Amino acid sequence: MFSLLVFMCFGEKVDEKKIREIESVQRSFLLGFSRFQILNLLPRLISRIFFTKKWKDFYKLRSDQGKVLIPLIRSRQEQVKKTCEENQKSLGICYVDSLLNLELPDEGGRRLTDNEFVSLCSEFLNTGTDTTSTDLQWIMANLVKHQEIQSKLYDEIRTLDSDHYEIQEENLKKLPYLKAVILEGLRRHPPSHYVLPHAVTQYVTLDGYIIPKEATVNVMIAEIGWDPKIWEDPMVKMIPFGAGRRMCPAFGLAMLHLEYFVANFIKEFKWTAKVGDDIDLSEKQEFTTVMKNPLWAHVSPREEED
Ligand code: HEM
Repeated sequence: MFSLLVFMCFGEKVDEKKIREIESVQRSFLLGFSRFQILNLLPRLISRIFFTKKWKDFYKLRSDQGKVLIPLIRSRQEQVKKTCEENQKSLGICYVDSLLNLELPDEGGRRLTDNEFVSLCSEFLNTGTDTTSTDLQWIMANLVKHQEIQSKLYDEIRTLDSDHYEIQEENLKKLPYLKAVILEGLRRHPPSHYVLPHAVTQYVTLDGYIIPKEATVNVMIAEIGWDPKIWEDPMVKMIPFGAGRRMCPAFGLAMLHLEYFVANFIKEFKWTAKVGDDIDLSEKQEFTTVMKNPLWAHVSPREEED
């Protein structure tokens, strides 16, 4: 999943060593997330006096990130410059291309700085990897645990009339049961149990509760999805990607990735539990809500059983 996101970000298929390097700086940044949050609490000048060591570590991490990400951004920039217009189609479009073309209208049309590039690419890689891979694991774990659902899904996949070795994007929309499986996975195990903290812009009264202006509100998406009392309209109550203006901008991409991987995993292999393993669905809080005991499955090619 991470390699795919790196490709989508920089438009380049980088080797395994480079992937590990990018992954390592990104992971350090992600793991430091809660440690550095405190740096936002006080005005910068005061915070620097109280948290000198934390600031030093933070800048070291940012500099390590820059050393790894900036050369990839520059390399893409050079590649686009060198490629004449008619050949640019073959290059495809990556996330960095859209950032390179960006002009900020409120700031005199200026371009992004290196620092901003690093932040945005870092956000793309981190928000896009753990979320989707966490849910992929939860969905596969449920398919291992509930063999009858896996069989029904495989039966649906077999109705596809296609010569392609793998299930292609255009065929995914012909699989409504697959979509239902993915949505149910997201309802039961949203990678984040809350949306990002939001602030109330004006005083409101909601369900008898007064919410003052600028109060921070955390919407509990997991609890909402699990509550049968508010499930008159499931499609409205299920919001694993948040809702409204700040909802996940990659909702369509994440659904595509989940549908694509689950469909192809199930088409090619039968997934069963290891002997004696009941598949534990307990949760553990990391950057996302992950499986406390990660999935270990026995995977066998479908041809063997057909
Ligand atoms: C199963 C996969 C995913 C889930 C469940 C998910 C869920 C969410 C949620 C709940 C939010 C907060 C929305 C809010 O505060 O109202 C969010 C924000 C965001 N997501 Fe995702 N996400 C997923 C995949 C991705 C991917 C693949 C990317 C990028 C490639 C991505 C990029 C972002 C970004 C940049 C934001 C912040 C948006 C903003 O602040 O306006 N997400 N996501």
